[in-house]
Amino acid sequence: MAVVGDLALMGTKIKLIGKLEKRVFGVPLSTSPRFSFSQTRNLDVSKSRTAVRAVLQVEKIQSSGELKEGSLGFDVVSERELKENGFLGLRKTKLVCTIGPACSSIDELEKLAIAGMNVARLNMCHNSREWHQDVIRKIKKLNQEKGYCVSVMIDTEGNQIQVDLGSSSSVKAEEDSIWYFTTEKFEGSRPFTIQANYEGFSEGVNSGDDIVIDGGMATFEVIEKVGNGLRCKCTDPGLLLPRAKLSFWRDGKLLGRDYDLPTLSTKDWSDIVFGISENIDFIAVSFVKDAEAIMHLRDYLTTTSSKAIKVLAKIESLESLRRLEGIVEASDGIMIARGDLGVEIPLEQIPSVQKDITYVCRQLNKPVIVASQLLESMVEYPTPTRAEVADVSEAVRQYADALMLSGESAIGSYGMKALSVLRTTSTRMEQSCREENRQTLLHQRKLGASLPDQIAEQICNCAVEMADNLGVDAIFVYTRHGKMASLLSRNRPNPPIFAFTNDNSTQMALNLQWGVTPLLTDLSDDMEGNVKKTVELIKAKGMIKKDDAILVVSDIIPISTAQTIFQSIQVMTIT
Ligand SMILES: Nc1ncnc2c1ncn2[C@@H]1O[C@H](COP(=O)(O)OP(=O)(O)O)[C@@H](O)[C@H]1O
Ligand SMILES: C=C(OP(=O)(O)O)C(=O)O
Ligand SMILES: [K+]
Ligand SMILES: [Mg+2]
Repeated sequence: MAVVGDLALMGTKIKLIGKLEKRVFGVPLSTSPRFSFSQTRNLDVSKSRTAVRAVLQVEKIQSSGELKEGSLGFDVVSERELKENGFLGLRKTKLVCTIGPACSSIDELEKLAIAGMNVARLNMCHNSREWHQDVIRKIKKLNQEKGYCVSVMIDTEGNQIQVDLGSSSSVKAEEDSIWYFTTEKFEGSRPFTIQANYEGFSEGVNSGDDIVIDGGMATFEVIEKVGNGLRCKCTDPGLLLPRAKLSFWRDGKLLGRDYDLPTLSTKDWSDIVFGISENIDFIAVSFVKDAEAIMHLRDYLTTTSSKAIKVLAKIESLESLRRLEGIVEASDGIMIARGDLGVEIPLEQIPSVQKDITYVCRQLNKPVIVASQLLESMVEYPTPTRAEVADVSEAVRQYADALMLSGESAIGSYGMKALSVLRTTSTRMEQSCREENRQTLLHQRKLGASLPDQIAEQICNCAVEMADNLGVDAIFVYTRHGKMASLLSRNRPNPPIFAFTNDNSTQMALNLQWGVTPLLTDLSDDMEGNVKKTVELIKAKGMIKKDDAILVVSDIIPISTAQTIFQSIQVMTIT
């Protein structure tokens, strides 16, 4: 089954020169939307993984302008940034924008791409399937026709206990008023009655417990259980908004309860199937409780030939914090979803939890996104608060891979400005971190030799130490699946990392990785040839000049099994 996943050359037409079995290791090739087989000649291909791979890779042909002969696959934004700011001026922190009605036209999307959006996020909680499809297609069109490189992420709605307010836009609860929380379904609204969306919501709840709405918008004390429902008194007056979340507290502590609700609902699965059919790059899973849910989704992606899609776990519940390491290990990356996390843990704990999660992610080599309320005031105002700028800077200082806008870009009036604040603030803080590192070069925090592939890990640790000590201008890495590029990024080097890959899905996935500029290009088994060719191409574009120093890391696993795996570090000075 791994074969089809390995061949995920998204958007690239593949010419078959062999007579292939209809099914490769049980997976019907025709189910993969990514491949179009243009020609079949009679050459017998064995069913072995290597042979199938070889045949498909040899005859890769150009399509949709993505992989032109002798092209470097530079996206227009990185190319411009590099020309304007030089190697060290390339921004390292990646930027994710939530797309909503305020930025869904092709012009607005293009403006965001120009302003540095690396990943577009679609929150499946909102809007229709058609709307999401339209946005995804616009982004793909911009990438293909105008040379941008914006990845697409869908973010699942997730299962959680929340209220259904029917047609009401909000409900006000006064102090000491008596309310009834029920799972009974009814049309319209009834006075002092709140519908909860999950039958078992009151299981394990006792009288005297508190129901907290949206992390403190209002609080109710449970008076008694009535059937499946709860009769409650409002003890802290406030407002209930549509889809407000319920959490239960006893003696000042959250009742961390493993509900029977599956992490992925029926709607989530249907959104995932939709995302696969639209060739999205990332699935962010909401309200992850444990590693099993992530592993289950990854198994599903493998069996549907969609292994190239990366699965991100959103850390936004107490359960996910308790099982953090297992979840990080099981996923391809993490989103620190501070919005809902702030409902489950006291707000003052968020900064230290954020620091801990980013540290675990770096150790385990998984990209991490810091999300929610980074520039919340900019939903309404054209300038951020000083505190918001400090929050963004702190996330950059913690070496988060990416920062995310939510309402600021989705519904805000100043989305473009918010993105530009993220860009300038991160570039400034990155510079300051570099200066700091230079002074304390010898005392940099060491990363452990802890990952399964110790050779690759050690090569990348040493390569970055060399690159920083020598002060090289750039690091070049040649990578098929992106592993070496991510291991280099994990060390947060001063120079930028240019990751040359011949796999479109690897390129799109690396868009989330700190300090990596992913470039789609032809790669052959001849490493010297690859290096020579890419250097010449970059030189021809006027991006490197005489005496620039480049550190080259390569990890090309040859197609033919007869050859040995070739991993090396070289330093070259441009002549
Ligand atoms: N696709 C969309 N269509 C309409 N509104 C959206 C969309 N995506 C996001 N929004 C709006 O932007 C706000 C912020 O987005 P986000 O943080 O992703 O969602 P939420 O606040 O529901 O967790 C949402 O509350 C919603 O009002
Ligand atoms: C990013 C988050 O998730 P969502 O916007 O889907 O609630 C969050 O809770 O911070
Ligand atoms: K969501
Ligand atoms: Mg959330």
